[in-house]
Amino acid sequence: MQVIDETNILQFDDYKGIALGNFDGIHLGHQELIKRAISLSQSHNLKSAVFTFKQHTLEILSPNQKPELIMSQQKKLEVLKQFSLDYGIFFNFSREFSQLTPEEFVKKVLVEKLKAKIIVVGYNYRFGYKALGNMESLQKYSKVYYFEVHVVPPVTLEGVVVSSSYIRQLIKSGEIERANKFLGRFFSLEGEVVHGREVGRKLGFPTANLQIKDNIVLPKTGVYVTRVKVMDKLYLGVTNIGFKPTFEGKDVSIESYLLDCNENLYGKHIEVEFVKRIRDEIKFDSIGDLKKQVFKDINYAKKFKNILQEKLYMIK
Ligand SMILES: Cc1cc2nc3c(=O)[nH]c(=O)nc-3n(C[C@H](O)[C@H](O)[C@H](O)COP(=O)(O)O)c2cc1C
Ligand SMILES: Nc1ncnc2c1ncn2[C@@H]1O[C@H](COP(=O)(O)OP(=O)(O)OP(=O)(O)O)[C@@H](O)[C@H]1O
Repeated sequence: MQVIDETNILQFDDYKGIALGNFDGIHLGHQELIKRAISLSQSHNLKSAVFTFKQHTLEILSPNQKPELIMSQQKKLEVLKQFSLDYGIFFNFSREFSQLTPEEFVKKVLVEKLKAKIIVVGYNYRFGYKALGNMESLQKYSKVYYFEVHVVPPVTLEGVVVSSSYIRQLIKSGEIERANKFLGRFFSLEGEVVHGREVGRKLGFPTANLQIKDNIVLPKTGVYVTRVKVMDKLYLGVTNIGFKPTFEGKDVSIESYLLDCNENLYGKHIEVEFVKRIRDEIKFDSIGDLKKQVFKDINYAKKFKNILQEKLYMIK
């Protein structure tokens, strides 16, 4: 997949079949749209593409209610690369861009800049100034500017329409297994390992403290079974997200104990994939009790050894 933006778009002037959207999470609904764009493009001899923005549209339109995201831009790119797309198109969504009327967006961006011959969107896609464009207007412009529109009906799972907002709620409420099911992948947080108080080491379970740069939604506080990626290695982990009430902590920390790991992780980039929520955080009366419980958590996590082999990609 080649990455296109405003700076190099002129180099890619072939006709394209393009899926449109924010694609936060690249969940099962998004995956359906992407696969559809690929198969339609192949059968029409077009290049296949996904068009999205570098920022979530709400970050610019209403910064006060900008959503915490399911994935960083970097992760989105990594997941998109798993598909056999020809292009990933990432434009800047500015205030100026948001002023484009639906027809201007179709004409200037989709048709003239991107050379769209097929557009694939979901059942609820809206676009252009104040989101005034919808399926009907897109169909109308397709006749004026000579392209085809394909609308993907709602993808549902267990009777619920898959959506980024629903998945964010699941993550926030700790329903991580359900979130993963709707994503078709493990939800993950990534960042650099930074120094903590180094108390864990003395207790017998050194922990990697994760520092996150992006505005990603955090799972409900508590203890989780995780799978931790360090470069190309995978470890089973137990991760605590929370305030460490036993120590009256004031800030949220995300710390993982990695089973069977002797690496020095400080300064390394790790990805923590959330597999299952084990329990709430507890304020223990003694450090001994905390230690006992953490070793129980570690033993519990051992049951999940098989996830080290699992890919959990429903893509392709
Ligand atoms: C699997 C796991 C479970 C934890 N559960 C709790 C808990 O229930 N209550 C609590 O106060 N702290 C909990 N912690 C946080 C520990 O108190 C913390 O890791 C330890 O104090 C080391 O902190 P440090 O990294 O700041 O040195 C947990 C940590 C891990 C890794
Ligand atoms: N469940 C779904 N079935 C079919 N198409 C979908 C589904 N979810 C999203 N889409 C489509 O995918 C594209 C990207 O949509 P968008 O990123 O806004 O996703 P969303 O999950 O609906 O987000 P949100 O929950 O924040 O509204 C749009 O064309 C949208 O219509």
